[in-house]
Amino acid sequence: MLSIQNLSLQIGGRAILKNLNFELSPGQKLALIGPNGAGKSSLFNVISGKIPFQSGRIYLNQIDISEQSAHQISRLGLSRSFQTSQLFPRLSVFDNLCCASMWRTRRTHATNPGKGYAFWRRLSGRKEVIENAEHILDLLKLHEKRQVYPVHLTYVEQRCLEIGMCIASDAQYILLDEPTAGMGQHETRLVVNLLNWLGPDKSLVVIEHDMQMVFNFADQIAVMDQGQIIAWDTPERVRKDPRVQSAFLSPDLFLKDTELSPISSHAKLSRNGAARLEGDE
Ligand SMILES: Nc1ncnc2c1ncn2[C@@H]1O[C@H](COP(=O)(O)OP(=O)(O)OP(=O)(O)O)[C@@H](O)[C@H]1O
Repeated sequence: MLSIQNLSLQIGGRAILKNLNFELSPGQKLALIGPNGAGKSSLFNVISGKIPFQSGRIYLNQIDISEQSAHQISRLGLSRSFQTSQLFPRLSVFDNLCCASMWRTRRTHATNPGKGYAFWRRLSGRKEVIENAEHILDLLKLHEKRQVYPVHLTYVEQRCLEIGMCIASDAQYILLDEPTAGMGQHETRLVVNLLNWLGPDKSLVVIEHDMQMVFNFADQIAVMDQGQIIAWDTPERVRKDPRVQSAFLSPDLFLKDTELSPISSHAKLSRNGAARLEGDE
C-alpha cells in the first residue's frame, strides 16, 4: 500500500499540494488527471523523493519514506518515469532493458545478501534477465532496434524504451508521467498493451491527458485540481461526476467509444472544458 497523509508542499511560498490524502492499494491501476498546473507532477516528485515537502507523511508498504532519498525509495520498490528520456546512452536498446532487468534480480535477491550483486556473472547465464528483456522488447515491437543506441532512436521509440525499462525493473509501484506524450495511435496502443501486461501484484499511477488512453487501462481515476484531489472513483463514475465534467471534461468525450481511434487518441484535457484535438488552438 502507498499511503499519503496530509501532504502539503509549498514552493517559493506558494501552496502547490494542499493537505493531500492518497491511498493506492496493491494491484490498483490509477490514472491521475487534471488541468495543467494542478500539481500532478509535483505529487510524483514528492512521492519519489525528488523534492522535499513541508508537512505530512508518505508510507510505502508501511515504511515511512517521507525523508528517504530517491535512491532509497527506488530500492524499496517504487519506479518512476519522467517526461524526458533518461536512458543509458552507451548501451544498446537490449542492454538498456537488461540493465533494468538486472535491478529486478537484485531486488528479488534482497533477502539473500550478496547474491543479487554478483555482476561478475556472465549476463548470458542470467536467463531470467534475458527473458524479461526479450519479452518487453517484444511487447514494444523494438526488435529491429535491438542493437541500436538510444541516440539513434526516434523520440517516440526512446519514450517506449524508457517506459519498458521502468516496467522491466519489476518495481511493485510504478509511476508514469505522461507516457504517451507525443505518441501516435500505434505507439499509444503498444504502451497500453505493456500496461495491461502488468500483473495484479503491480500498482500503477499514470499521469495522462489522453482520455482514451485512460479508459483503456485504468480501473480508477483520481482527478486533481489546485493541489487537491477532488474526485477518485471508477472511470464510469468519474465520467458521470458533474463536478468533474463541468470542470475538466467535455461531456461529448464520454459519448465516444473508448477504444483507441485515430482522432480520439489525440483528445486532450484542458481547463474550462474540455477536450480539444491536438493542433487546435
Ligand atoms: N520548481 C518549481 N518552482 C516554482 N513553481 C513550480 C515548480 N514546480 C512546479 N511549480 C508550480 O507548481 C504548480 C503545479 O505544477 P505541476 O507541474 O506539478 O502541475 P501538473 O499538474 O503536473 O501540470 P502539467 O499537466 O502541466 O504537467 C504549477 O503552478 C507550477 O508552476
